[in-house]
Amino acid sequence: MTRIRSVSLRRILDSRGNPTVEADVLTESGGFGRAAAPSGASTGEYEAIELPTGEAIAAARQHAIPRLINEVHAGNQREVDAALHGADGTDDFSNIGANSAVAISMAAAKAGADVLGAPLYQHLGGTFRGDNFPIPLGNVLGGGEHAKEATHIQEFLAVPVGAPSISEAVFANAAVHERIGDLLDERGVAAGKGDEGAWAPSIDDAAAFEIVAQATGDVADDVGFDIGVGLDVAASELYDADDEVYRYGDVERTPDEQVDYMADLVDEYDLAYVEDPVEENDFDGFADLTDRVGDRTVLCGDDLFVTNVERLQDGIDAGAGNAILVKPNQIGTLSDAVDAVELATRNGLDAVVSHRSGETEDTTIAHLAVATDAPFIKTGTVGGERTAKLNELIRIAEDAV
Ligand SMILES: C=C(OP(=O)(O)O)C(=O)O
Ligand SMILES: [Mg+2]
Repeated sequence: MTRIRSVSLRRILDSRGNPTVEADVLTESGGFGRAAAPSGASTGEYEAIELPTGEAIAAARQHAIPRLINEVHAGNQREVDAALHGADGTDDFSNIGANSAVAISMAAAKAGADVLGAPLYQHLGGTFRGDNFPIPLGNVLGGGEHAKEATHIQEFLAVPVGAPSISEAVFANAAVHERIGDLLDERGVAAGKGDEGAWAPSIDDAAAFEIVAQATGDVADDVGFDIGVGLDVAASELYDADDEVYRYGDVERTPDEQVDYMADLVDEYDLAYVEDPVEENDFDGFADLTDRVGDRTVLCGDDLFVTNVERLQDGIDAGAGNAILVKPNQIGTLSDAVDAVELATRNGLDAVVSHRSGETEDTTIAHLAVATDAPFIKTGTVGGERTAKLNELIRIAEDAV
């Protein structure tokens, strides 16, 4: 019933106005799935390869689609993803593009769910999933590669740790975003928004901490539950490998000083979450920081692990971090992404399912987070391509009642 009858690929717009790959998968019994690839700006050096959209589509049409049609069942995700790997033949999807691969992988999952008549999270995670929801990490202010002339730290995140429901968590993050807009206004600071919808003012990181701490505190008082502060430092983007220093504008920090700085920030702001506190090759610095503050905050590897089980295993062996960011397009298929979540979970690390800075209306990651029982999801706060996922979580919670 779920045997694949057709796969079509097209070029659509992402949230930055760039082209990306969308896939439609149709099964012989009429099951249908559609999904689109997201795209990063602060990409990790070890990510699977995103090809230019036209090239990715042409290569997938030539090599992957013939291996899928009439050969593979959309309801069998491992079979779909093995066929994609077989068609590509490399370990980084550099032949067909991770963008084509992930769009097809996710569209096939949706087509499989459609045939089964089950929500995607249940098809991927099983019938007992749908009771637990991830805490949404809401990007409320930032800069880095996502906005020019704004903060050096890429993302300041609201972390509604005390929210009694996903809906209250999502609305709390939106309230923090709004409150930051008001606080910037009161200070006479003009601010546009970055790629993920977070405010992107021309202020320094110290002022950003002050504003975000005040906004999360104010909203926590209003809603009656705790809201912490988190960061995605995206430290690889600040690191100058030739000079071996992190550059925050005119301020330079050695790798040791970077670890000290991160540890101090965790204590000063009682940070609930820190992503990529050091650059993507520094497993030792990450491990040192984990020894120092890993008992009181979530230390998450994004560029460090790139959703890759081999890099994650290296991190586990080194004691680097206690969480992994999970971006399906970093590795190319849903099966590989789920493998990363499972390896993390077996070793006591938290999974943080994540969007990219370039997104579409696709909601697969909302289902993936529920399906894998991930403790966190990072998918923005405002903006249609972000609220698509947040609203889907609200709908899943209502369905699951
Ligand atoms: C979402 C992120 O940004 P990008 O998609 O640009 O890698 C991130 O760094 O976590
Ligand atoms: Mg990141």
